[in-house]
Amino acid sequence: MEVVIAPAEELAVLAADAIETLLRRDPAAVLGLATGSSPLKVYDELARRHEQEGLSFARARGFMLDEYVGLPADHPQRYRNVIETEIASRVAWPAEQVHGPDGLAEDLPAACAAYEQAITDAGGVDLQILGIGTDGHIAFNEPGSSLASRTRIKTLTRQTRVDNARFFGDDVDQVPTHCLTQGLGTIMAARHLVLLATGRHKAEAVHQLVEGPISAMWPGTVMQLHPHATVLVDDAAASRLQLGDYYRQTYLSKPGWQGL
Ligand SMILES: N[C@@H]1[C@@H](O)[C@H](O)[C@@H](COP(=O)(O)O)O[C@@H]1O
Repeated sequence: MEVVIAPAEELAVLAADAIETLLRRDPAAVLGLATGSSPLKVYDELARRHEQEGLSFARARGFMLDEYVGLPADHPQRYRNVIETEIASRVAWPAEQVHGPDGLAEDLPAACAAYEQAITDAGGVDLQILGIGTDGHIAFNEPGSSLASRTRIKTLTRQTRVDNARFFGDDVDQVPTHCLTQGLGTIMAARHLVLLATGRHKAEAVHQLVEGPISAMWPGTVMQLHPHATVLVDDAAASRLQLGDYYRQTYLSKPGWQGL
């Protein structure tokens, strides 16, 4: 696991560099897309590169991590719409190449199975962008999630609903109670995991993720088992890392050509 501690703007550039390198090598690469505030600066940077430097998403494929159950198709907080607004529409990404679990399906388990199949049929995810919840969840895999789980329906914790109430007019009752989410096993099958976290409120989750024992109680810790996982954090999110100085030193002495 590589840990990079840097200002948020620099982290966004690093993540965008990794995505750009991938897309230049394989224009039809498969990207895993996260919602939440953590990846927004990365999406801004990708939109800038699309506009100013011709970075193309015309052949790229995208798979979202998760989706709320039951939000109306036109709800602005439906993750499919968030991804459309924050990244897809800004880089002229053809809508039929961006996929998400169907939180409005009548048969939700069948929709989850179909989603897993679609990821497999696409050849798997090349690079998965991730954020982390204050309770350590990745995607919507709440504490207690099976470390081998696949896409399925989950119940959101009270903490996650409180955290996400800011997107619903600060009214926690408006936040859906259920979601569909890629499982931890699904996420672990991606070839490169790139997690972003900023702010002191993420410090404990980041400490557990990087340095804690692997446990379903901190679902992100499963990433310690991934052969290519990158954790991009700012000073505040890194403030509880026991080996912070070592990660800083390691990154400073890393050759520039190496990339993430
Ligand atoms: N389902 C999303 C996650 O994919 C996200 O990583 C996390 C952190 O969100 P934020 O980046 O806004 O802190 O919580 C949300 O509930």
